[in-house]
Amino acid sequence: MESLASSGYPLPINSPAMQILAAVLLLLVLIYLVKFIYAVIWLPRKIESHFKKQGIKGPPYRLIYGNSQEIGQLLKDAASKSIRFSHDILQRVAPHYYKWSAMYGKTVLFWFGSKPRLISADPAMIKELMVNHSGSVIKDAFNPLSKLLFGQGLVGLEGDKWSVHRKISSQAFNMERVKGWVPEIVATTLNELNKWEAQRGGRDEFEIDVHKALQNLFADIICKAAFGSSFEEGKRVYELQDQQAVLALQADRSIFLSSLSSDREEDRLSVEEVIDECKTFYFAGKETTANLMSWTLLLLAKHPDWQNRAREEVFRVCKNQLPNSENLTELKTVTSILQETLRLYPPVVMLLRKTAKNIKLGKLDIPANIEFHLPILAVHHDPEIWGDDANEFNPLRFSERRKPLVPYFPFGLGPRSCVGQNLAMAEAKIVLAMIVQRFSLAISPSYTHTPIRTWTMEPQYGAQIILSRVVNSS
Ligand code: HEM
Repeated sequence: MESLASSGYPLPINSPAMQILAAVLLLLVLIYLVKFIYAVIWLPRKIESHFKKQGIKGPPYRLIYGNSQEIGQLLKDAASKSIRFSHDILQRVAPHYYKWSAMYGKTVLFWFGSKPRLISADPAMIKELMVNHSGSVIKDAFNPLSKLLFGQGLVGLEGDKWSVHRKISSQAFNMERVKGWVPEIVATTLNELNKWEAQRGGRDEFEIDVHKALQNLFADIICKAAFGSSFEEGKRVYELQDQQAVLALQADRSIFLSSLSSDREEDRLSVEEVIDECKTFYFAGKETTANLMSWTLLLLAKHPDWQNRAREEVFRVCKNQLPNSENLTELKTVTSILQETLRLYPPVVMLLRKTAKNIKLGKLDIPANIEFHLPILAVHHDPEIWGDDANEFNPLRFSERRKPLVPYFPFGLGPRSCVGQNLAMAEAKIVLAMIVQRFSLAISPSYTHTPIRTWTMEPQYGAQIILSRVVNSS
């Protein structure tokens, strides 16, 4: 005989089948509820108390949102105001850390949703985390958006794959190779400065937003080095998926790409891997270096005494000629100026790490899955490390050989430190030398001091500088 259910009639509410269904549903809801309470209430309380016992405190955990709403509000408020042009910028760039470190100390526990984060400007803790080779501290899983921008290159790789890519990339960026790129860097910079000269159009002085102009210049330089092509051509390597392989193969003439290939089978990257590394170098290399140069020009415009010292050195070392690779080590004042700029305005403001297992850090017990935020900016501005004049621009700090520069790490520390550091410093020295050789710099009245952290730290509304032509009387 046909059952009620199969005949299309609903089951009676008290039938055994309906009762089983209701019981299963109730069980599922209960399991979900228990999991929710465990993850959102019990675990955060347990972690909070675990750290409190070890002397680490922070803003109280708020259900579901953690402290993300407060961070959002603090960042929004900070970004809405400009500040006077001093170098005391922590409050604007990392207002949450500025507020909490004053209340809870150098290491603070806070919550992103129900996920615990430790933010620490303690140099000893940072050093231990960054030089940890045991695999118990990792870079956090790359978010999918970053993957699109960076590709699956060095920045986001872990384990054996990272080791192979790192070894090959380190060879590609060693100092001897970088010296070989100097003529290309000089030619690209000259091309850009000729555009500035054309913009001057015979006037004694003119205003330019150097921030915008430098983004294009450094994109061009990295494209020439990485793709062996111009900015416009190079952009297509990551824009046009279909043509990636073809363009990458065309780019075989690039000095950089040829150094990525190896005679040893195990050290060879596939075409796709080379493309990913090109994307990585493009994104990791252009904005960071362009921002370093924007801040350097702003600082020299603000500190004419240092601008004059830099210019005198450049004329002494390079005469009236274009810089060459031999000049790189001779430009000592220029180097100190760049180092001091990287201290006060590090393009990478914060590093991220995550514990993969329970670890011991000094005396602290740190559970697995704790994300660390390591604010380079806060360490670089700490008066306990740099003295009472920590917020002053003083390149003399770098003029003598210092003791181990652990509290100074604009390029990171340990095995994951910046692989493009030699290239970045060479580019910056050449571009700075060529600019001060031609132009004198002054801050424009339209400039507002608004450092902000996006991918990197940049001037929120540009870097408007008044340029006038330098005539070398020597
Ligand atoms: C002033 C310019 C630059 C600054 C301040 C800078 C800063 C940094 C920092 C702080 C890290 C470490 C990130 C971490 O530990 O999580 C890093 C890594 C990296 N940088 Fe740079 N960088 C600069 C220029 C460049 C250039 C020019 C390139 C390449 C052309 C480059 C490529 C990379 C790559 C591939 C990594 C990842 C290395 C790895 O994980 O093994 N950077 N950079």
